[in-house]
Amino acid sequence: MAGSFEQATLVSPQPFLELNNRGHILRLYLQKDEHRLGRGRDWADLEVPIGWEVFSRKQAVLKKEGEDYRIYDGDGSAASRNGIFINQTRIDATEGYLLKNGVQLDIGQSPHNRIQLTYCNPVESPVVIPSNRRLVLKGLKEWPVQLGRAPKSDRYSSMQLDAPTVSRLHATIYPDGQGKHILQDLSTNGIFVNGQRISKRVHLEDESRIQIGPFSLLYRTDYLELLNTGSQIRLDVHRLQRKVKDKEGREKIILNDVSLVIEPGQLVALVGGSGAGKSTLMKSLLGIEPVSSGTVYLNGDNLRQNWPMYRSQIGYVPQDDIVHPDLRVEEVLAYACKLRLPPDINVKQVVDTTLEQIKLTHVRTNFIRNLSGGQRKRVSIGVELLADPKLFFLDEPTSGLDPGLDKEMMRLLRELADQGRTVVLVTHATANIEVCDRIAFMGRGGKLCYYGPPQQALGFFEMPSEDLKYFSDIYIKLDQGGNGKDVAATVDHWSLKYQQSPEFKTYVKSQLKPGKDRTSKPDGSIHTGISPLKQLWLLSQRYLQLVLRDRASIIFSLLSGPIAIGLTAWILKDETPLERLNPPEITQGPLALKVLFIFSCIGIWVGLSSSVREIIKEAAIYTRERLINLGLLPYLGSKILIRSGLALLQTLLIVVAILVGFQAPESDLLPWFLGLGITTFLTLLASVSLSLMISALVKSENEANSILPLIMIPQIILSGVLFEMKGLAAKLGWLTISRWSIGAYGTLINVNAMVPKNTPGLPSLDNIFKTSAVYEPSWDNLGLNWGILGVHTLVYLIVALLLQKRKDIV
Ligand SMILES: Nc1ncnc2c1ncn2[C@@H]1O[C@H](COP(=O)(O)OP(=O)(O)OP(=O)(O)O)[C@@H](O)[C@H]1O
Repeated sequence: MAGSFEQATLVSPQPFLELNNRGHILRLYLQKDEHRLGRGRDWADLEVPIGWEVFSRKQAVLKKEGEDYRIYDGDGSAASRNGIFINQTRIDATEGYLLKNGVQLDIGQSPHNRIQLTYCNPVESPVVIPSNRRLVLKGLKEWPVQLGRAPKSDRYSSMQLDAPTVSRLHATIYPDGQGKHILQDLSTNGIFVNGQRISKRVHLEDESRIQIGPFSLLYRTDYLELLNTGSQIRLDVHRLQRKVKDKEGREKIILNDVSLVIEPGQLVALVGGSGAGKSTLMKSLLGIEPVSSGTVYLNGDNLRQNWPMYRSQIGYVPQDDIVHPDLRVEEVLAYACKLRLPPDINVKQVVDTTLEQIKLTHVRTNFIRNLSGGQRKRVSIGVELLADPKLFFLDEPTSGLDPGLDKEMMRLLRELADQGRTVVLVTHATANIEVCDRIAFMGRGGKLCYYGPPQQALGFFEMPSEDLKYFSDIYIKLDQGGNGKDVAATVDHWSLKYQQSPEFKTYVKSQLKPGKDRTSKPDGSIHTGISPLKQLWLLSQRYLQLVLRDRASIIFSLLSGPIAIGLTAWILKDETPLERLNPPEITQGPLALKVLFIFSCIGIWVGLSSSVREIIKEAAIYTRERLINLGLLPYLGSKILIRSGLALLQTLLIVVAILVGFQAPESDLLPWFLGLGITTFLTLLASVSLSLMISALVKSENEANSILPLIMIPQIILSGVLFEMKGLAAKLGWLTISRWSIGAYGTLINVNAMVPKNTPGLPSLDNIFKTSAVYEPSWDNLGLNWGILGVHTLVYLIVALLLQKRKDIV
């Protein structure tokens, strides 16, 4: 059908070019070592039909290189009239461009008059290519136009945009009645029009650029055209500089004027000594590290300015694992799939495919904690591969791996690049560096000392031979000098040499293309990805699974309360501390308060200790998921939801233990068990929230553990039970959970009624124990204590939310 995106899986074992001239398809097979493509019958052996005027007589030369072909514009020395473009970047007549399976090029640049050229090499893997890129809107009978991963295939007015991040029916286009059209967003991951995320629907202006997942489309009033399938990502990096302040407040340059070009399908390693700025460079390329000056352009778009548009297309595996150790391999992938991809995706199918890609099908049901370091890293890579990103960053993926695993990992990355992805990694392990297409050698102070193929680096650094066994000697060469100054001079020497070298000219200067900067700021406020409620549901499910699998912790957190209560009850087995005596005895009130104090402390300790690691322990996972689409409210909500459920269970056990261990007192306001339950639950909840806040504040799990006593001590001292709180101390006491918890318990059992009256003629008992407004047995007072426990909870959660928000890096 002329207007729909039919798909064809190619079976011929021979490489070929498929030319698409507005729906007219021509397939040209490549058999010889060299071919010439053009209109000129005397010159070309691959001829195009008469009338395909976009083609020059001598349009291109193709020369076999390994299993593939390199394409040169024109006749290989003089460029053609209309040029050959990849992602709007012109291919050079002398340097050429190495074609990889599935690469799409354009002959000519005019949107009205250009021909698409797709290179297919079925030996590498079958590729699915759309047979038509243009859908004519003028005179269209069948409305609306459907765009998506799987729109109704029997319609003329549909376009299939097949990528995991695209919803089945992602968007529709319908006429506005005034000759133009309206685009309606029906998707999970959203649509960008001219770089702006749209909310629900938008009136399309002529020449609007629509971005759906990796696909770029051009809207003209008369037609809709697929410009780019996003399968080829190129980075043009212009003079990046990053300045920071050191500990003494002095300015320090950690990235110094770095320019480079990374082409589609390249595997690029960032190497260099420790502290040379590799990670800083990688994070800047990825768009998550601010730079002081310079720009990264992704396919010609300013990456940082367009981050919301590109973030779902970039895979990033940080140094720390981004997988939960207590989940099984397939569970990790399934949750990541549900959290990142549209809900209409076939989760099982995507997980199966990904497992095959990372070669871990045989361990799919294993727990992550039982995998080897290399396998764990593969799962992290798998999590990122689910969305099929075409640009992939990995921070030290081989760290901690033995030489065999290092080799396997590098091979896997090579495969990913060979499938058309652009892969950038930071690495210290250079034993298998030859699999990379380019290396960026960084010297101290963030200076680029070399960028080019790994082999040529040896010649550039004047090594005895081009044998890669000398590669690690480059590190020594770059670190020469007795002190910091001398090393800086050495690095300056090589960096300067590089700027003047033929390698710089070939691999950077001649390749570097300018990009487009935006004047308007993109609106990052519109939510992308699955709805916050769905996120809450999935995150809660995952968190519950993790909590339940941590058996020892859950058993301790459930039993420690009842055990402490049992012990207290046993010590006081001959007493009835909670029951009001008539007449009251002098020792009873203080004893009752001690017992209530223990109840409070139990609640606070159990709440604090069970949750204080919960956020910090998954910091790496949180940071990665947040970069994609994780909402703060669903994230914190899932923690508080599951922890509230647990607190309810803990409350139940504590209440039962108290009812068994202590004679129930009379309660004037509401039944003892009920008041006891509500107070205990609110105490636990406030403590859980406080510990989540601490967990969001600290930098490591150890810090979280160490800080616990510091939080507990004021709860004990300022509770008002050990000492009478006056003036500032009383005010500080308001900031503790214990003050309000004991206030509520004391109100329930009416501690004031346990104070014996002063007997005239005998010494006053006020020094020993006297009534207090804190325990006034009224609904108002009980409500106040409970209310303030609620306020504590709320404040801690809000602060936790703000602390998490502060961690946002983009
Ligand atoms: N935000 C920052 N503020 C101050 N200094 C920083 C900051 N980020 C990085 N640095 C410093 O910049 C230098 C480069 O850091 P970077 O982590 O990029 O190096 P690296 O080459 O990746 O090192 P390694 O191989 O040890 O991981 C280091 O000296 C580091 O301490």
